[in-house]
Amino acid sequence: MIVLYIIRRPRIGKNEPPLVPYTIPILGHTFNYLFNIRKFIKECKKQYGECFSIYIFGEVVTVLSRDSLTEVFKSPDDFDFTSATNEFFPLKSLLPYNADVDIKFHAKTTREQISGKLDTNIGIIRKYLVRGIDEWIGDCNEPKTIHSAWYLVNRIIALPIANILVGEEAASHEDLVKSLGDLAFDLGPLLIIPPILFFIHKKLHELVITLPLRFGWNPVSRHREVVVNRLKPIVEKRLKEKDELGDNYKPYNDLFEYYMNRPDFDNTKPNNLHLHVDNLFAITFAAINTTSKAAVDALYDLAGRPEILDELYEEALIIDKECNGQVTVADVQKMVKLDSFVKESLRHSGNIIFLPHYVISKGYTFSNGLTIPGRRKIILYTEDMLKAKENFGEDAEDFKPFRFVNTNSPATKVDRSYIVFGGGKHACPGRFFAINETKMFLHKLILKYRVSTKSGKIEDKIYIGPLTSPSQSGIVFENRI
Ligand code: HEM
Repeated sequence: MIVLYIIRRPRIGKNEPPLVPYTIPILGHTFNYLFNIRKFIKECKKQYGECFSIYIFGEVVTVLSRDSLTEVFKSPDDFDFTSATNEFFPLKSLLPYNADVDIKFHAKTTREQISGKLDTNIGIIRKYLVRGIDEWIGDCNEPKTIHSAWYLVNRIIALPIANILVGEEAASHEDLVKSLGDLAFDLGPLLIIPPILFFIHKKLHELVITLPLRFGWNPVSRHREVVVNRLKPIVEKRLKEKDELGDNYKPYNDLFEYYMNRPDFDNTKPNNLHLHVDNLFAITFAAINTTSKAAVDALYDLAGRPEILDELYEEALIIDKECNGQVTVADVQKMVKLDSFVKESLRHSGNIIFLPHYVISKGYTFSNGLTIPGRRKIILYTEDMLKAKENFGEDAEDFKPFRFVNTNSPATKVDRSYIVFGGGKHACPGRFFAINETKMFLHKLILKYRVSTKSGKIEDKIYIGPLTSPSQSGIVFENRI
């Protein structure tokens, strides 16, 4: 303990943000971080200002609010998100076949092949959301209560995404869709293991959580097996068609076809299919759980506020009549009240501090004059920005569903204050897809059901350290007459 105390003792340089004092050596602020984060961080900011450092899991982490937070997004050469997340979540060990693939590849693919093809794919999104809702929520002539709705919403949201990623033929296999949908849920436990071993050495945490992987246990393996087995015959069929039809071959409109047309696709090489399936998993991981969380949070927000349901229903009815149920991207854009509601729901996602980054340059000096050294971990006080009165008005703390109507500020628009999709060069390229799917899901749901919470109250989210998970209480679905 003494050796640990000496080697892990925080050293704060000149002109750095202040280190919040703590009483228990080694442990520092870890307890507050895990169990009392909202109050703790709020008080730290009040006392120590915009930027301050806390001591958690054996390291100094600098917390940035408002203006300094914005500088992180503007300086991608100084701050890196991927290396900070890999520390908790060793995606490279979980997806070993594409370990060399850069995040830039997935960002470009998302931008061009997923968000960029919304107009073409909106019909698929519509068709499979309706199918998922009919199949898994179904007829609610008698009120039906669903608890822990995230899992169910995740299944529904995964269905159109699977169809867009691998095409309708492959996605007709239930086990494949289930594997893509379950992937992030199965990896979730790895994410919430507190990095206790960071107290000794950072690498030790990674070593221990990847130990089972070294002995052959990998939560991704069984999903990979399902997806490879389902895709293999489809790849062979497409290659045969290409061979036979030559220039007359009509490419399929899914992401896997895009992978198949890349120079690194070579079905004769061992494990080449595995590489592309791992690429698919990386996109799946970024796309499905995030979108389903946005959708289920919005669903709980809606169910707890019956007064807004009728207003959204009126809007949905008008648009539905205009397009006869065949909603296009232009129709989704017309859902301005729903857009504002989804944006407000995302603003209230409740994460307190989020998006850790490492300083990857030699050091960084903020415009307020404070300096942080290279290799320092920073974390963004996102709640502070998303609830700032300067940006959202005196009632910034309140949930006002139609706050953004007539403000020319759609849910997809990333700006200085609305940072749920990050910001700058690395702002989420999948946000156009995610918002369109979430809105389409809620639109179809509002037309079909009355929803309410079983308790009749607005349900609180569950906190896991500084991050939230959707409520697990019951939601009641009832057919509209
Ligand atoms: C509501 C749903 C979503 C939320 C809240 C969300 C949030 C985020 C955030 C906060 C980042 C980090 C941004 C930064 O570093 O500044 C990010 C990055 C990313 N997201 Fe999303 N995301 C969502 C949906 C999606 C979807 C549907 C896809 C793919 C289809 C996707 C693909 C990506 C990719 C590839 C990156 C990395 C971008 C880069 O590093 O350049 N996301 N997302």
